[in-house]
Amino acid sequence: CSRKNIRNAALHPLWQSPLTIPGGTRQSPINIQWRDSVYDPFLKPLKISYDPTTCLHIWNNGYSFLVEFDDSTDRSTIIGGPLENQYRLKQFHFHWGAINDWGSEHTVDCKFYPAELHLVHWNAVEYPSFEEAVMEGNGLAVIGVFLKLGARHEGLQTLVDALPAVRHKDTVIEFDVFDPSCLIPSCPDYWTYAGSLTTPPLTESVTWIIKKKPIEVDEDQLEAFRTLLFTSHGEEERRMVDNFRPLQPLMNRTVRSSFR
Ligand SMILES: NS(=O)(=O)c1ccc(S(=O)(=O)NCc2cccs2)s1
Ligand SMILES: [Zn+2]
Repeated sequence: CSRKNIRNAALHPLWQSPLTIPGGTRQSPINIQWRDSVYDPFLKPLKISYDPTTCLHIWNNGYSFLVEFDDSTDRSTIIGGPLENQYRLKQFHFHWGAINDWGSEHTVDCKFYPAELHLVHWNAVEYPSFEEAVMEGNGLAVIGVFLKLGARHEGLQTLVDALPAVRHKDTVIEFDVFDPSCLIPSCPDYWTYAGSLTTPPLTESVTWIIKKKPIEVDEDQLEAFRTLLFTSHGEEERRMVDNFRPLQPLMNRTVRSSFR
C-alpha cells in the first residue's frame, strides 16, 4: 500500500511513542488483501446481544472519543464467530482522518475508509478484569466497522449531538441509553485475524472481527468528529484528526473470511 498518507499519521503527536513494539509478531492494523483471505467454513455467525441501558458515558481520552459501558455483568456481550468464549462489551470508539481520503486503521486492498468504528470486548469467562484480559492472547475481541461517505446515519447522530460537550481531552458526559448494534451492518460477513491494540499498550491480545460491509455516514457527521481536540482546556488547541496507527506487517498471519 502506498505510504503517502501514512506519513501524516506516523508523524502525528499520537505516535511520539514507539511506532512498533520490539518482537511484535501480531500487530494491528493491517491491510486486508481480499484475494489472500481464506474462507473458513467452520467460522460461526457472530451473535451480538447488547443491553442499551448498560451505556454509561461518553468521554474524550485524548486519542478518540469513547462510549463506555457497564461491564460488571454479562448484559452486553458477543459470542460465536471466531470466538471460543463469550466477551463483554467495554467501550466503543472511532478513528478518522483530516479529510475523507483516509482515516480508517485497517484497509481493504489498500483502500482507506474515512473512518473506522471499534467495539471493544473482553473475555470475562477466563479473566477477572479487563486490565488482565488486555495482557492475554485471547483476552480481547474488537469488532471493526468501516464508515463510508453517504447517507446520514440517524443512530450515529445521537453521538454526534453529544460531541460538543466532550470537545476537550478529559471531558465526559453521562450517556444513559444507547444501543451500539445500530452501528453494525446487518450483513453477517466478516474477516478475522489475530492482532493487537492499535494504541498503547499495543498488547497482542485482540481477536479482530472486521465487518465486510461499511455503514454510511454523511459529511457533516464526519466533520463533527474533526471538531474534537486532542488537547485539554487551556492548552493550545490541536484538532483531533488522523488518530489512526500506520499499517503493520502481516508477518506469519492468515486473514480468514466468514464468506466465500
Ligand atoms: N484501537 S483499539 O480498538 O485497538 C484499542 C486501543 C486501546 C483499547 S483499550 O480500550 O483496551 N484501552 C487500553 C487500556 C486501558 C486500560 C488498560 S489497557 S482498544
Ligand atoms: Zn480503535
